[in-house]
Amino acid sequence: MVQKGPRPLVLCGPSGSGKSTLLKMLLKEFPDRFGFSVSHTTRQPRPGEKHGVHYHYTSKEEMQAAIQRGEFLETATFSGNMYGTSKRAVEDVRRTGKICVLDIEIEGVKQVKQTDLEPLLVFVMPPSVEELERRLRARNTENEAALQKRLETARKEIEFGQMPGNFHIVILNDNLDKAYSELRDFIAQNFEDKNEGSQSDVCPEQ
Ligand SMILES: Nc1ncnc2c1ncn2[C@@H]1O[C@H](COP(=O)(O)OP(=O)(O)OP(=O)(O)O)[C@@H](O)[C@H]1O
Repeated sequence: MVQKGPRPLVLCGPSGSGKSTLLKMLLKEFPDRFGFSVSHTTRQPRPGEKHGVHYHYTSKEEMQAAIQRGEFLETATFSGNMYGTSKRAVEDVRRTGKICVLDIEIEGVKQVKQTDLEPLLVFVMPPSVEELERRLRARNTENEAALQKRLETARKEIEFGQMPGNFHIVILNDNLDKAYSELRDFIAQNFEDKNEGSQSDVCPEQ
């Protein structure tokens, strides 16, 4: 069981919506306040990604065994790869006194809502699927098949993200500065003095 601390902040949104970009901006501006929960994944590292920093890279077999041992808070399979947040990853951040930030998929969001972490849930919304496609193509990190799979998943995720009650806030990322400013405002409203309190009922369980 992960011990209680500040409520974690969850960023969720379709691949290419801008979660990592917003997260990077947040960690850069407030390095002492927020800490990133390093997920596990079975996907290959992208150029520039570091083991233990961006992800803990692992094999399917090892990850399945760790899940069996109850070491994960949430896991999801996305585009053929497994992803997950270990209890240890959240605990490592909590121990530093920082607010733990999780970058997870919808299936993972559903699972962390069932824990006693009481996360604050942010959905990052792309302006459109067409724009998402443009950004993913420009990022150039996926092959065509993987890209198509991401876009197909994105349509379902956008639907879920917009459904009332699923997230505490939906941030439209049509302009990065505007989206970041909305994220900052949301954090200011929810983490100033309120973070130790009880969970609001704006985001009921599934
Ligand atoms: N508002 C924006 N306008 C234009 N481009 C953007 C905007 N926000 C992010 N991008 C660009 O879109 C691409 C995807 O963003 P990012 O990598 O942050 O997405 P992500 O949601 O973290 O995706 P994944 O889940 O696949 O890691 C990046 O190249 C980023 O620079």
